[in-house]
Amino acid sequence: MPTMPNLHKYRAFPKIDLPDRTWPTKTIDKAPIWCSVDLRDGNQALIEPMNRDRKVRFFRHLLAVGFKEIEVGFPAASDTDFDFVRHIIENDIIPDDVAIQVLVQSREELIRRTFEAVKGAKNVIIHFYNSTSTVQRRVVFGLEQDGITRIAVDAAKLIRELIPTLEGSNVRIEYSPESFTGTELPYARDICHAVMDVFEPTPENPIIINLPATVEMASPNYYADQIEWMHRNLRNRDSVILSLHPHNDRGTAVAATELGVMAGADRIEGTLFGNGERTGNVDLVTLALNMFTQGVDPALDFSNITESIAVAEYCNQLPVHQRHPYAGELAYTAFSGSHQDAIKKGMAAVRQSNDGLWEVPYLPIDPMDVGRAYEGIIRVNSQSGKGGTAYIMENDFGVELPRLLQVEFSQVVQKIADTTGKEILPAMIWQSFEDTYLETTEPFELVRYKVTPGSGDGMSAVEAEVIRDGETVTVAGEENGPISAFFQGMKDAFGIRANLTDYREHAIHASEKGSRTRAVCFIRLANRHGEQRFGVGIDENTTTASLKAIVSALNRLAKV
Ligand SMILES: CC(=O)SCCNC(=O)CCNC(=O)[C@H](O)C(C)(C)COP(=O)(O)OP(=O)(O)OC[C@H]1O[C@@H](n2cnc3c(N)ncnc32)[C@H](O)[C@@H]1OP(=O)(O)O
Ligand SMILES: CC(C)C(=O)C(=O)O
Repeated sequence: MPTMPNLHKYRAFPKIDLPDRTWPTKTIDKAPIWCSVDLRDGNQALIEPMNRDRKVRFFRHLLAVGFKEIEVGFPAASDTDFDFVRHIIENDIIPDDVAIQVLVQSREELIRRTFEAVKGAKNVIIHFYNSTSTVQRRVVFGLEQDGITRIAVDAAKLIRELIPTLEGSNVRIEYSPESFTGTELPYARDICHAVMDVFEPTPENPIIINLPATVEMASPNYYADQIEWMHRNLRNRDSVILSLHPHNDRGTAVAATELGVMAGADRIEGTLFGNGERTGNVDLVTLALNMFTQGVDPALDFSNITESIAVAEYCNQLPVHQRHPYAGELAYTAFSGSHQDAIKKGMAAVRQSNDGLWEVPYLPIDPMDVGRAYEGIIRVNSQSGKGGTAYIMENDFGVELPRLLQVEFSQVVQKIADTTGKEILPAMIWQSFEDTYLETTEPFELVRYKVTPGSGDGMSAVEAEVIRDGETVTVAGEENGPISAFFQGMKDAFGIRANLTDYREHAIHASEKGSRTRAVCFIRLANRHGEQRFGVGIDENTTTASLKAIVSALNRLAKV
């Protein structure tokens, strides 16, 4: 049996002893405190880190979306980061109700430089960190727990000493035991306590304790257990804002974060669309819109998702995937027949319902709520069915195909899709509708007609000029309406034996592009063998549309 090589190199993540865990029964009913780390963790993972202009553009967008805490960089890392922080402070770009956050390692010279960078900021969060995991202690720092704790405490003391240099600023502190998910829980708690001892946080002046899944190492329930354990075991819990900073190495950062919030976290750090180290930080757009789908106000505004994508793609120079939750170009698109059918019916039901609830199969939210149009919800290829083609005919061209015509026409479209193997764009669908139904001239072509009152009461007489196989023939009939009069005339003139089995018409309303209101008429005829075909006519004049539909149906029947 085939299997992966080198299985022996890996082992299961150790179980967490928390039998009375409470998070599984919790729900998220309010937004957490959000902190965007796009300009720091996102930025440090880019092929080309953002220049100042890109950072400013991103910063302004984060403000527009509603972030009140934004990690703006690692000012001690580079002049670009330092200058950007100075730029937004000196040019008054930071609103008074927004805190900028800056990251720094627990190293003296870097901390001093960081304090230089944030001078003059109204609200600032100094975020310092050091690695605490067993592996990093061993292979990176070569230190026991005491030594690692000393790094954190020394940094904390220096920061505390430097806070008065930021006179006039509202300074808050964040500490991250980096690589928390690989750290023994009692030690993670102890190092946080050691840092808290330095700052003496209070409920009025709480410290942010940020518990990163620097690398996502296990399934989301493990992270939730770790967070709940810390939530319960950190002392002075009311003086701590418990923050999450999940990465997405296993592809489950969103789930881990949601469970982490249920486990007691107050705050989330992440990025738009999940840019960040390796497989990314947790995606704040998905988290926020997940809340939105549950009727919970996410306290972030992604009602113009296209703008958020444009900014993220421009600044990160990375694309947002077409299948990205809520945002991807294909996030609201169905190609497959049964999905299209259900969406079409669901959309009609929502239009008719008064309760205002969004209940459309396969569409978790109304695309309009994130500023997307209904265009493109349904796209047609060989996986599609009649519902998809009918939806496009109705939504793009205003033509509501009768059900049996949907079946008939979808076979035409299916054939093209199978032959080309490609998507059939709305313009191609319309072209094939025209070719199949509207522009049929063989064997019959209607040249002109005249309707006059018939000899009897309520009777109409029609005289029409029809070309059949290149020869012009005059057709005349008298019946109780012009349509049946013309049909009778055709039958008499050409010896046709056929019955009309369906007739319907509706208006195609004037489009914004300036076309006039027209009528579309659908006529279904059966020949003497019971074979049936639709014909379609479109014209500004209802009678003309109907006569064209008869000719169209006869032409199609002639080819059976
Ligand atoms: C999980 C995260 O995302 S954490 C954030 C990571 N982000 C970044 O690193 C981006 C910005 N960083 C940088 O530009 C650079 O790393 C700088 C400017 C901060 C530092 O650069 P350098 O001084 O050249 O060193 P480098 O980053 O290689 O640091 C490694 C040294 O710092 C130590 N170190 C690393 N992290 C920390 C920390 N948080 N606290 C204290 N010491 C640390 C290492 O043990 C190592 O020490 P050694 O030289 O004695 O072996
Ligand atoms: C500095 C910390 C919060 C970090 O970026 C991480 O652990 O991923």
